Amino acid sequence: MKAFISELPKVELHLHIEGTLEPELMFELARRNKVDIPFDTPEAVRAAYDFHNLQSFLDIYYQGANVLIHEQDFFDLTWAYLLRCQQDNVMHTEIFFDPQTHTDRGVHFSTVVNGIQMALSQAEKELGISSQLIMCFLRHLDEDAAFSTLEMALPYKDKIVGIGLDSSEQGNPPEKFKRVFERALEYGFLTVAHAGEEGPAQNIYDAMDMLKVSRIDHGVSCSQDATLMNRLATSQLPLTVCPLSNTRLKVFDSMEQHNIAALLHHGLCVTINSDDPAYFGGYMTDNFNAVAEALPLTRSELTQFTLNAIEASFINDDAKAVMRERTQAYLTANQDVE
Ligand code: HPA
Ligand SMILES: [Zn+2]
Repeated sequence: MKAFISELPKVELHLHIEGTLEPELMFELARRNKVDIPFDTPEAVRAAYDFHNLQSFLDIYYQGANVLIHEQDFFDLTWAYLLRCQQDNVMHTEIFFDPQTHTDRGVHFSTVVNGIQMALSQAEKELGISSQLIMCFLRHLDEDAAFSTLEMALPYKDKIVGIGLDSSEQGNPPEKFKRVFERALEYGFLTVAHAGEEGPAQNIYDAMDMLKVSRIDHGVSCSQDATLMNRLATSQLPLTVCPLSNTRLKVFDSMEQHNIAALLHHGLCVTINSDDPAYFGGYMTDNFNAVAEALPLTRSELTQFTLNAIEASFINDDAKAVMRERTQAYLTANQDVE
């Protein structure tokens, strides 16, 4: 199965670019930018990644982002991720970035977007990997901060396809951002939101009904509510599930207990994604492998995760058709052997 997964075409829809900062690059940028970090070696950084929930991860994750200062840093970060995409046969990726993590430290919005965007353009030309950019609001910050971040994005509207919502779900429900998402929709942005990661199924309903999302990020708590499961199956509103993230942050005790196979079997449009691969120990192929090792899924079912992600992506129908054909041809050539 490993060889099949390695070559399987993939589409990533839930990836925080700040979460691709590998300890080695963190060290190099800390040295280059003369930023102090409280670790002596990349191995010591990795040893500190012992998370027990979302918040314990976020505290370390925001600290790590302090080494990102110049446009070149954002370019280097994004380019390193895109090279991993190439290795993992990722055809298309939709990338989150958290401007507030940077603008609150005095880094200009344009520095962040331009650095990331230069790497995305280069990847399209040199690696044949297409991409989109989604700007997230940090939900632990207030509504006013989200409104001013939205205004900052307007000059870059041609580079940003959608608006998302991340950071601490508990205590920061979708309702807090209802008005700013309304404004974003008026401006013509698509919307997505993290919901039902650590929070209840109600947050998924509220993300759909109040924030008018086109996809739910995570969404695994939907299985607490049979009515919601049926609504998601009927509407085919996609869930961007992140298996290794969920086990590292103890949303599930083990991969064997993950509900991703159950969601797929119930007919939901579920996808596999890496979230913050440098922190959770795996990129796209690693996530597929972890799922396939723990749960009884066939080659066609694993391929369905890619087909779902193609439908759930924010690209045009022609590009979707090309990716669908490539993926189906791969499955046909490498069908399940009984
Ligand atoms: O999994 C996540 N959840 C919420 N916020 C995040 N920011 C990066 N990763 C995550
Ligand atoms: Zn996430």
